[in-house]
Formats: sequence, C-alpha cells, structure tokens
Amino acid sequence: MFGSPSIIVTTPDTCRKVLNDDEHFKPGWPLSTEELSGRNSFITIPSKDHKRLRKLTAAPINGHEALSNYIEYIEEISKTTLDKLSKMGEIEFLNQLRKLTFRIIMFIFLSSESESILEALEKEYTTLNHGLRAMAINIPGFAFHRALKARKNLVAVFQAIIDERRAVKRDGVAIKAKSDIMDDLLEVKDENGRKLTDEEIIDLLIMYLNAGHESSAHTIMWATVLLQQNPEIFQKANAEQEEIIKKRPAGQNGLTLKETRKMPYLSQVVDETLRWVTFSFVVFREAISDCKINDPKVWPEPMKFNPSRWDDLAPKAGTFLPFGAGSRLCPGNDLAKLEISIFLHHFLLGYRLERTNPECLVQFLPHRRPKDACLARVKKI
Ligand code: HEM
Repeated sequence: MFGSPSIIVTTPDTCRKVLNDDEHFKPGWPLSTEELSGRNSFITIPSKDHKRLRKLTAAPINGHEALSNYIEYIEEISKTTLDKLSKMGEIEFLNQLRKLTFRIIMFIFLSSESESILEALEKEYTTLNHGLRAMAINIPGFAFHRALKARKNLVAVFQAIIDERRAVKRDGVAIKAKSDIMDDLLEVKDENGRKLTDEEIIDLLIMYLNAGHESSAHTIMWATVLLQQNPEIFQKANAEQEEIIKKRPAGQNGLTLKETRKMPYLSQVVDETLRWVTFSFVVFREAISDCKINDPKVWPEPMKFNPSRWDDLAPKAGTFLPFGAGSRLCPGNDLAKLEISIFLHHFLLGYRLERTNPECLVQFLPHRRPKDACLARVKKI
C-alpha cells in the first residue's frame, strides 16, 4: 500500500453529513452518485456537475500564475509561524501546522476579508472539524451536534460575505484593492452562461477548507520529523537550501517559483514523505481487476525513509498516487508541494525540532500521526 492509495472500503457517512448540509444529505457513498443531489460538496456530486465545478475552481488554485500570486504570502506566513512557534515552548506541532495551512487556504479564497472575519471562520471550522468523524449523535453536548451547529454558523458567515460582495458590485461602490477566489466564484460562468448559486459557492468553500489543509499539515509535520530523525538526510537537504541562498541575486528578498523548482533533493524528500505517510490511504474507486498491495518489489524496504530511492526513479504508472489520479486528481497538488517546500526551506535554514516523546505511539486512523499530535519544541538556531 505504501505510495499507492488503492484500497476500496466503505466508510461511515458521518464525515459527509457534517461537511454537507445534513438536511439535504442522502446516504450512500460518493461514487453511487446518481441519486445524490448536486447541492452537496464536490466529492459527492454527479459527474457532470463535478466536471463543471472542478473546471471553474482548479485553475485559480494550481496554475503557474496562481502559484506566483500565493508564494509571497505562503513564505511570509511560514516564516512568521516558525518564529512564533520558537517562542512558544512546548506545542502540539501538528495542530500549529493545521493553523498555518488553514490560513493559507483562507488567504487563497478570502484574502480581502478582515482579520476578525477570518478568525470567526477559523473558530467555527475548528468546531466542525472536531465533529467530522465523531459518532453521529445529534444531541446537545456531543461533538457531532456541535459540528452541525458550527456548519450552520459557517454558512451564515459565508452568506454574509457573499451578500456584501454582491451589494458592492450591484451598487458600484468603491473598487476593492484586492481580489480573491471568492470574487472569481461570484462572477464565473460556465459554457452555458450559468453562474454559481450562493449554495454552490458555500459548499465549495467548505469542501476546499476541508480538503486543503489537513493533508498539507500532516505532510509538513512528518517531513520535519523525518528530516530531524535522519541527520544525514537533514544535512544534504540543508546544503541544497544554503546553495539557493548563496546563488540568489543581491537585492532579491524571498523565494521565487523558479528557485522552488531548483530543489531536486528537497523535492525527493517531499515525494518520499508523501510515499511514506500515504496520507490518503484510500480513494474510492471500483477495482476492475485484482491487484496486489504491499508488493515490496515496487518499494524495497517500504518503511525506510530514503529520499535517495528517487535518484533515478521514474515510478511505474499507478505505483505512486499520493494525490489520486484521473478526473479526480487532487487539484491542490502543486499548491501543496509549494507550501511544504517553502516551510521546509525555512525550517532547514533556521530551526530544529525537539520532540517531547520521540517514541510516542503512532495512530493510523483517520491519518498517520503521533498520538500526542507531535508534542515538541521548535528551536531557533
Ligand atoms: C499533501 C497534501 C495533499 C494530499 C496528500 C492530497 C491528496 C488528495 C487525494 C488522494 C485526493 C483524492 C483524489 C482521487 O480521488 O483520485 C484529493 C482530492 C482533493 N484535494 Fe487534495 N491533497 C492535498 C492537498 C490539497 C490542497 C492544498 C487542496 C486545495 C487547495 C486540495 C484539494 C482537493 C480537492 C478539492 C479534492 C477533490 C477533487 C475532486 O474530487 O475532483 N488538496 N486530494
């Protein structure tokens, strides 16, 4: 299974009920899509609606132009986060990284909103997230109940944002200095001239907030931990990053996209982390023929963290699918790699991680993570 999410399972509906609108939710797994109403999130909708929504949202997130717009923010918030963490003493490293990656997704969709609105969204989303996989008990006092309430509050905040932006456009009031994906979503039309409804926009936002931050946070945490556990690998990755700084033209502040593409070893570290972690260890597909999993011929010593295995490796089709494949390939794959690389660039150059319980047990559901959420200190060097 390492490096290849390929198991077909059935899973409780809880997560989907909370993420989507409970009242309109129809039970059943996403790929029996026909009976599902188009009002739910991306992943549960019929394929023609899926294609349409995907086309409208993927380009502003992942293309070269989009990434050039985000790189400065991602670098700034990564630097600030590392600096802040180094002053905090013992922290749950994973949870701090979740905050970081959540902020990045919010920046991309809602950068022109005020800090207080972003904080309100973060608060409601955190409650929603806590109840995502809780038992589906809709009674006050239970996480699931709180999550459903938080979803309603989130919808209300998003609706207020949409109403305000529509009013600004309608009344032709002052043109905002900044625009973000929310502005695009209000305007974008498909080939039949149809715009997105408010509900569609809100569902998309909730889905992106969910899909776009846990995965990157877990991957950043494991990459940092694995680098720190393997001094030789750390040293090699560090030397590459020092080189980038040395070669940088005088007067240039901060990373460019070009530089992030000239980090072959760090890119191997990231791929090896994605393989090792296998964050999405299932994706939902029907297997049309039998396939072998856990085949050590594909990944010799699969548990070993060894970025050098990628030196001359072009993985055989279907053996490395950290971002899925085909029409549902993760639309945030390049963005995720950019976030991870930028964080690691600054971590390698200026910080070290001291875990409180390096031998802490690891849990594998819903995702591979140390049970203590990686209790650690970030040290500035
Ligand atoms: C290390 C980070 C990430 C990993 C490992 C990851 C992995 C995946 C996987 C395995 C899928 C399912 C693909 C399939 O069914 O074939 C997926 C879907 C998705 N991901 Fe990611 N992802 C990451 C980061 C992101 C980010 C940063 C975003 C948003 C900006 C994002 C947005 C999405 C969306 C919207 C889908 C649903 C796509 C669809 O159904 O068409 N992901 N991701």
